Amino acid sequence: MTGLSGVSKAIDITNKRISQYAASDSEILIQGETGVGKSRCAKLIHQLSLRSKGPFVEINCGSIPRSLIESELFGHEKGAFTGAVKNHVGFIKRANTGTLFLDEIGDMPLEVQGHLLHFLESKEVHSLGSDCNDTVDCRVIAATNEALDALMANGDFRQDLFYRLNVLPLTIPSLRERTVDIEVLANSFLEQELLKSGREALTLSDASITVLKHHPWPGNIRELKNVIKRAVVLATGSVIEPEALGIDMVCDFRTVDHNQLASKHIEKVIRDHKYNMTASARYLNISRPTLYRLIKKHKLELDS
Ligand SMILES: Nc1ncnc2c1ncn2[C@@H]1O[C@H](COP(=O)(O)OP(=O)(O)OP(=O)(O)O)[C@@H](O)[C@H]1O
Repeated sequence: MTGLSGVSKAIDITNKRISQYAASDSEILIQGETGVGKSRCAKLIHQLSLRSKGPFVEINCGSIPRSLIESELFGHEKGAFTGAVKNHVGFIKRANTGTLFLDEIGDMPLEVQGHLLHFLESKEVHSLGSDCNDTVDCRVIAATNEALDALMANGDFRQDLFYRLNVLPLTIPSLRERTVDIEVLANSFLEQELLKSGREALTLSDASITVLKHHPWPGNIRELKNVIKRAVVLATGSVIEPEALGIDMVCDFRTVDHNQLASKHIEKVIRDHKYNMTASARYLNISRPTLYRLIKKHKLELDS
């Protein structure tokens, strides 16, 4: 991995930040919608940093039961609580000499936030049931897809911890904010899938690229990757047409700039609907007069 893939200005700026932050050892707070690549970015910073030979330890604060998160992070001694049948080395200690990545930091319970803040200030870890502290040398990178401002306003996230983590802030833009990257990413995922599946060459049709560019991508890059995986399975022939993408084109076409609607796609929809203009317009979620206007504008020759 050399940087986040993409050709947009936004990703260029993000990649520059990644290199600058990798050269430092301060805490980083990565913000961005789900699936934009926050974990990937954290790994990348670790790999580019002086800590790359140390471990990269990832913990998703949202997927560990709240009652266990403290002992998972800080560790515990045998007998520290009911069920602690043996000593447990916590994630923080395991990250010694490397990077600790705290994903979904907004889900961390308040009392554990206090202990984390203490660790960041002192670099000392006190495992549950132990009578001594251990010093741990690790860099902390945290990530969230929640608006921490709102959590702080509600008293669910400590302001002092926010400032302690937000030394180096990084916001990864959503795919909607960098549509020029969609085609590049889609083709790169397609190449990877073809290599994995051993399928013969497949390309995305212009109409499919138009559909991809206009989809709102609530699941961002993760969603795009899965759409391409599905298309490789569903495509018949050597070209991926919009139907194989399996995304809800009906609602996307409402927001599409009709100037950019691929004429080939309109033609195909009309052919698929046996030249029934009412059904084709309904499928595209546009009115019949709009469909006729598009046919005229794109000079489509429809010989039924
Ligand atoms: N720039 C990129 N190039 C290629 N693949 C990417 C890129 N960014 C993200 N991905 C892929 O997209 C998927 C989601 O990325 P990742 O898990 O890093 O997102 P996230 O923002 O941490 O998601 P969440 O908020 O759900 O934790 C992964 O499979 C990752 O490999």
